[in-house]
Formats: sequence, C-alpha cells, structure tokens
Amino acid sequence: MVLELATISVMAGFFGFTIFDKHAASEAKKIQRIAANCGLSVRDGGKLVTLHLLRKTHHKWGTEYVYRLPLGLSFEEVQKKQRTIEDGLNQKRGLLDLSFDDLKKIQWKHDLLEQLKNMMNGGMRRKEILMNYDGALQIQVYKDPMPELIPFTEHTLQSCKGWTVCLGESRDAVIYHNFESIPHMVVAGTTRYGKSVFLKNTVTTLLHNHPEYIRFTLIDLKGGLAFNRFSNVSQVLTVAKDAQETLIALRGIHEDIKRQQVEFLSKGFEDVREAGYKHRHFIVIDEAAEISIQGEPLKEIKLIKSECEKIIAEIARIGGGLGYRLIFSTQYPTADTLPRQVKQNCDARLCFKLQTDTASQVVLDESGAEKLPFVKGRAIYQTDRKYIVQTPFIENQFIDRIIRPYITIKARKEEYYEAGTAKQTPEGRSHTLIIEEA
Ligand SMILES: Nc1ncnc2c1ncn2[C@@H]1O[C@H](COP(=O)(O)OP(=O)(O)OP(=O)(O)O)[C@@H](O)[C@H]1O
Repeated sequence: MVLELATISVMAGFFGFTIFDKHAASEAKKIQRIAANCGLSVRDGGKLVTLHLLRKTHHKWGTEYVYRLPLGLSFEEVQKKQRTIEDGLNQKRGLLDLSFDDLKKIQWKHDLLEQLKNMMNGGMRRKEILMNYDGALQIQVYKDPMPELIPFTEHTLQSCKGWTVCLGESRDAVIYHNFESIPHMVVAGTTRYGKSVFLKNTVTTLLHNHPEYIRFTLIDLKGGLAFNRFSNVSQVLTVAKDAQETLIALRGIHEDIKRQQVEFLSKGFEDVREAGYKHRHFIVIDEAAEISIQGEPLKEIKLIKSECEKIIAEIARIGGGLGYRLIFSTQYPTADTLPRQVKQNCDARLCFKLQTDTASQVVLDESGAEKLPFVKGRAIYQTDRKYIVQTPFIENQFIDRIIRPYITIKARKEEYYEAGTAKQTPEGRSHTLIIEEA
C-alpha cells in the first residue's frame, strides 16, 4: 500500500499535478455539469437552473447523490438522459478525473500507461448508475458493474424458503420472490435475454421444495422445447404446446377454480390459508403473445384464443386466494398481448431488456427496461419496490439431476388431451374441445 501511494505520488509528479487536488471536479458537480449540458435545465427568472445537490452519502458499493429538480423539470425527462449521465461519468477528460478508486484498480505489475489510457476511455470496470425519485432525485453511482453471470447452485436452491424463488443478486442483496405474498407475476423481455431460464429456475426450485403439494400446468407456446424436460414429472399435469391444448388445460383449471370457489363459500373460508390447503397450482405460460387474438386470421383459432384469454384473466383475478399462481411471460408486451386484467392482478414483474420505452411502459408503467445493459439475465424486478437483479443461470444438467426423482413415465399427453375427442385427464376429468361463438 505504502509503495502504491508512493507510486501514485511519483506518477502525479510526472504528470505535473496532484491527483487529490481539492479543486478537481467532484462527481456530484460532474453530474450537474452533464445535466446542464444535455438540456436538463430550465430558465428561472432569466437564469438557467439545473439539478441542485441536497446531499451525498458514501456506501461500500459507491455513492448516492440526492438532487432537487428545478420546477418544470420532470423525473421522466431526467430518466431519458440516464445513459448520457452514465457515459459522462465514465469519461475521463484528463488524469484529474481519475479517482482514488480508479487508481486502486490499477495492477501495478502490468503496463501502467496502457491501463491509464484504458481508464481514460471509460474502459476497465465501468461505473453504472441507478435513478429513483421520491420527491427528490436519487442517483446511485456504483463503483463496479454488477456480475454478468451468477450460477444457480445447490446453495441457491437451499436458500429458497417456503414458496420463494431466487430472482438473483441486486447490488447489495440476494432478492427472492415469495409467491405466497404476491401470487402472480409477469415476466417480459426481448428474445434471448433469460425469460425461459428464469422460468426453469422457478419450476425446478418449487418442485424441489414442495414435491408433495405442487402442481404445474406448463404452457409452452414456443414449440414445447423449453419445458419438454419437465413433461414426465408427475407434478406436471400438462405441457400444452398450442392453442387447442392450452384451452383444454385451462378449461380444466377453470372448472376446478369454480368448484373450489363454491366449496370455500359453503364452508366460509376466505382463502387457501384459512382453509389450510397446502396445494398450489402454478400455471406457467411461455410466450403468452401466442394466445393473443391480435392478428389471428383463422376464425376458429381466434375463438379458442379468446376463451384462453378470458380464463387466464379469471385465474389472475380470483385464482390467487384459491391457491393458483400465474406466471405470464412474453417477449412482445403490448396492450393486446398483456391484457389489462392480467397486468392489474400481477403485482410482481420481472422485466429483462426490452427494445423500446413504450414496451417498458406496458410492463412496468415506466421506462427503464430499454436502458438495461446488453447483459443476459439482467432484469428489473418490480413490486412496490424496484431492484435491478442478475438472475441466476441454471444448467440443464442441474435441472435434470433435481427433477430425476419425480419423473414417472406417463402415457403420452395426447391420449388425455386429444383435441376434439372426449378423454379422461390425469385428474379424472372429461374434456371435449367444443368451440362456441360467444
Ligand atoms: N441468467 C442468465 N445468466 C447468464 N446467461 C443467461 C441467463 N439467462 C439466459 N442466459 C443466456 O441467454 C440464452 C437465452 O436465454 P433464454 O432461452 O432464457 O431466453 P428467452 O428470453 O427465453 O428467449 P426467447 O424469448 O427467444 O425464448 C441462454 O441460452 C443463455 O445462454
């Protein structure tokens, strides 16, 4: 350390300045300067005013700056410039801009000039920022970027208590979602950013932790590939691969919900907890846009999809208290593919990178998901609070090892769920796919 400090001083002398120059622009001022330069200012009494620093707090992860916004400037406008502020903070215009933290990252045995040059170009460990607003603008500047890969391990599995699943690591904590507190979830994100992997994390965790009480209906409208490995798990009632199979499965669930509702009413139970029911039925839909009626040219399929949408909305609306859990995943979030009733009743949202601010608004009611970095597994988890998480990556071999004890070779699902013919379901129900115009 002494040697390092000495080297810094020698270098400082070499470059003809003092690194810890108290006149060096502070990060707080730099943010104000960037804000003013990129138009985050308003004219007030003939003067241009921008963010006004209220306080700053140092944390072990970095620094939080709290600013007052001038009247006439909204948080939304500031959010649009998040990337500009982040880029500005990572730009080193001169050695004066290097902080002590930057210098601590230097590897003294390697080419110093090369590393300094790299730092000046914003290279090495890039700083990231997160913005929030609660009457004042909070900008958290993180010293280090988040990890880009968090493996899903035995420890991840063991750490999930009750009906929780691990959503990943945020800046300073491991974040879990509890399906007992918030029964339904929307998962959204552009293709190849981690939705299916998260759904597999969830199914594996819940199966491992509650094999005696869990039931799954897996609706895999991307060809059945993602959930195929779960199809012979005895707790999986069906893996539906198209609109017809989905409707048959959903009708069965709908009948159960209605029956259970009547039973609860007659017995005076408010919900599953009061009734002491330990079973939970998870309905996981991967690529829900495939059952949206929007753009469906075939009349018969349109009727099927329309009924699917109605039942899904009903599950979201009344299923929670009866032990049903909906996970609704889509890569195309629009007002059509994410029905209002589903959105309103899904109080948890996990949103991977999206392409546009509009798509982010549909899922989160605010922009932000389009600004996530191009990192697979990076997502915004939103309930009444908001976190940025790196979701754990689960290997297929790991899943196979965990689910092996629950696999039974069942008769092919088509025997139960053949479209157009009445057959017995694994639960002994009889279903005929008759489509009627509403
Ligand atoms: N949490 C993660 N951490 C690191 N890499 C991940 C993570 N999740 C996914 N990936 C990588 O991204 C790839 C695509 O992930 P996934 O299949 O989950 O995407 P998706 O969002 O479901 O895409 P699509 O909508 O096209 O099906 C994976 O094969 C894996 O390589």
